[in-house]
Amino acid sequence: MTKAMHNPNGVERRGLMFVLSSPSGAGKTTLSRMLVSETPELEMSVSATTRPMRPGEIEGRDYYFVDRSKFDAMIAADEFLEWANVFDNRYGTPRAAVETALAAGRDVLFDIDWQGTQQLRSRAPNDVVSVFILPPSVQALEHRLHTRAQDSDEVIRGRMRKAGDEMSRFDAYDYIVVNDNIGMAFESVRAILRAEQLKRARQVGLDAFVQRMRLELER
Ligand SMILES: Nc1nc2c(ncn2[C@@H]2O[C@H](COP(=O)(O)OP(=O)(O)O)[C@@H](O)[C@H]2O)c(=O)[nH]1
Ligand SMILES: Nc1ncnc2c1ncn2[C@@H]1O[C@H](COP(=O)(O)OP(=O)(O)O)[C@@H](O)[C@H]1O
Repeated sequence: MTKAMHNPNGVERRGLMFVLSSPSGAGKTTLSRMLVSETPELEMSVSATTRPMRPGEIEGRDYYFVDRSKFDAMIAADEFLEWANVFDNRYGTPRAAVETALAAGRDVLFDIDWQGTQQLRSRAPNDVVSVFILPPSVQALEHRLHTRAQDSDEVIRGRMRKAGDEMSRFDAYDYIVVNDNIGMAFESVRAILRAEQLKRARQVGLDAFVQRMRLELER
């Protein structure tokens, strides 16, 4: 699915699909923004959703906000790479932007739930790297949902009720990061991305790279 890109070290490699999931409020949006701003070759996949826009959210940056009939038309037109029902709303990853980014040799970051992660993994098992973010405690999770101050008390209660079920999905992920101190959590996520970029199987240009040096040595 992915084409090769050049690493700064000159070796071509395949782009990867980097997935961050967590129960609502554990910090995946914060970590995603930090990662994208510090990683030039990483592009965020912007999902479509039927949920209402929160204060401070921007159309096309945070989500494409669509109504249910538009969303269902996109499903019918096979415009989603994956989609799922989450908290009584629909969320989906538009296919075109992801395919364009990967074809241009960039890595793509996904903030999607466990159902979407499963769908991506079954489509591209070798290209998906998944990270699950856990909160340090239930108390911290609730506090974060309140301090974000973007959802009603009723919505927050609903998300807390579902947090246990969401958390139990950790065992389908490659890596688990507990987001207690944000700086440390960010360093962990960044280290995972870097290590995965350097996996031998992704560095498809290694043979050519080493061959060039061998020829030079033989001259
Ligand atoms: N499967 C899938 N899940 C998504 C997508 N976009 C967002 N989600 C998930 O939907 C859930 C709710 O997201 P959101 O309403 O932004 O709430 P938040 O998690 O509190 O920021 C989160 O678990 C997201 O990871 C998508 O395109 N596909
Ligand atoms: N390590 C952390 N310590 C304290 N607050 C945090 C931490 N990580 C995130 N937050 C805050 O918690 C709230 C929820 O984080 P957010 O990234 O929106 O979570 P999610 O996208 O997983 O729902 C936000 O107000 C964010 O600033």
